[in-house]
Amino acid sequence: MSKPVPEQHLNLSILKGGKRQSAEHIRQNPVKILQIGEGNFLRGFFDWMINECCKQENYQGSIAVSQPRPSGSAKLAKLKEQDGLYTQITRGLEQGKPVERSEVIPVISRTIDPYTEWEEWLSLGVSSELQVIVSNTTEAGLRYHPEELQEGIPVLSFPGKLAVLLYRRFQAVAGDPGKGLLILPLELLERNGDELKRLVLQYSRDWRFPEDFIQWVERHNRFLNSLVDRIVTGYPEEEAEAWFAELGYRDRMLNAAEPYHFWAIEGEPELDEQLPLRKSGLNVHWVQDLKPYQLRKVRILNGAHTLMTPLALLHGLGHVREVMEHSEFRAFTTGAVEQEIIPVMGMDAGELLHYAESVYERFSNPFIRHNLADIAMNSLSKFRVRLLPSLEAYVEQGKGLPERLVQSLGGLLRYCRVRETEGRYEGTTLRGEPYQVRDDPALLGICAEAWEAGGMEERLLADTVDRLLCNEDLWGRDLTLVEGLAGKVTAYLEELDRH
Ligand SMILES: NC(=O)c1ccc[n+]([C@@H]2O[C@H](COP(=O)([O-])OP(=O)(O)OC[C@H]3O[C@@H](n4cnc5c(N)ncnc54)[C@H](O)[C@@H]3O)[C@@H](O)[C@H]2O)c1
Ligand SMILES: O=P(O)(O)OC[C@@H](O)[C@@H](O)[C@H](O)[C@H](O)CO
Repeated sequence: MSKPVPEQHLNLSILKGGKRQSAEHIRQNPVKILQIGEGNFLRGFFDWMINECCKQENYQGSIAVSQPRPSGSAKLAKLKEQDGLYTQITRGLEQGKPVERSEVIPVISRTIDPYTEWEEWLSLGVSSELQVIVSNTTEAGLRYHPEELQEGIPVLSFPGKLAVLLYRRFQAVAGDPGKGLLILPLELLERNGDELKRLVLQYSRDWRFPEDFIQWVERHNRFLNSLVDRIVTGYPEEEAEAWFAELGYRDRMLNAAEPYHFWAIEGEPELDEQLPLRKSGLNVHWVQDLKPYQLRKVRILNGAHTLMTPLALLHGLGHVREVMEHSEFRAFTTGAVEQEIIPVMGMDAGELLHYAESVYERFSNPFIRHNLADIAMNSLSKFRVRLLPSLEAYVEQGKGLPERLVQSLGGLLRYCRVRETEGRYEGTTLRGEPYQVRDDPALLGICAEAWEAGGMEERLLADTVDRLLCNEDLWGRDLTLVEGLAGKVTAYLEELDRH
């Protein structure tokens, strides 16, 4: 007989015995880390790691979490209701053997909304216990949006908020060189640390913060570049009730991830003292040059995701494992990786192939459901960063046009055959089922306009493809200049809709 689904929600009071004691013990640690981002990834990766350090008594600190934009307040409120607790499920294959673990993560001792508690948020930055700032605000969060600084009014952007917080700290410590912070942005962006620092300095100059503050930021705060890797699929919608029955409580912040985790950070092993991640047995590496790790992951793992997603969704598939279990889609994905992506990367092909095989295994993880609809978010900019460089390198190396990458570009254009209604952009699958496309509205507007101009008609398809491929806002260059590309994409699109 299946277990009844409980009514009670996770919070400190429902934990019993040793679990309660250990959670209280960790939550009482001083706040040494300020986390900007309440998303699934940070909770399934960084917070889980800090918990590993705390459990092994290697770390005596806790985390204050705040959301990077006003719309994140609902999730933050849920965390607060649960005393910062949530359950992390880890499921997948470890050395070929299935593992499934769940544990309550108690490292978040405080939640703080910068949009309603601006002064309290800033005062966290002044705390002498604070050592680290960590963030993941997606690529969209690490951008410059000029704004005015007004006394008592919260700053909207994350880098802008950080600039004000650092300025407060600088004033409070009177520029003490020893009181700088370790700043670790985890956004999937090349040289993320350098980029965040650049943005903080840009806001500081806009707001005319003094030069000695700028020097203090430059010299005495460390913005580290790093690359993260773990598939965190978030709240397991379809299995949540079964999990609640198993756990004996309901958890609005339930989070699922694979066992695999990898973090390469550009920095020196001495930083272990502030973040004892390696000492706690985590797969974390201090490296001198991040580039090879970045290239390997973004081109192969993220590239494969971006490659398969629009086409698989158009064909009615729902998640990554389904793609890997579909013989044609699997062959399409592995063929693209092995014949069109790896050969043009200019790195050890054997090592890359080994990595690719581990990625296929992770994609086939029988225990997790990685929704293609989630991966599809911002597909246009992802294609530009994750796949276009492979396509261009293939052409530049005189190999002709890479068949599968071209098809995936065609699939993306077809996926973005959208119409706008009340700010929502909708497309239809090959079977005519509607779906919503979540991407930069400016880019989707370009797509909608181009398809609209062609009247969505097949005879005007070549013009539509030209109009889309020549748009530099979409691709950063005019892709109609790549010989034969527009023709091949058009032919593929005709074939796609015919079948
Ligand atoms: N989930 C994964 O498997 C995984 C793995 C590695 C890296 N990542 C990276 O982490 C990012 C977040 O993934 P997630 O799974 O936590 O997603 P999520 O939707 O759970 O969280 C997204 C976070 O980013 C914030 N955010 C979104 N748009 C923003 C904007 N315009 N400005 C400021 N903040 C914004 C949200 O408030 C939230 O805190 C992804 O973009 C990806 O690059 C994710
Ligand atoms: O998270 P995104 O939306 O940038 O990209 C989707 C996936 O490719 C990504 O989440 C991977 O699963 C992750 O990067 C693995 O470490």
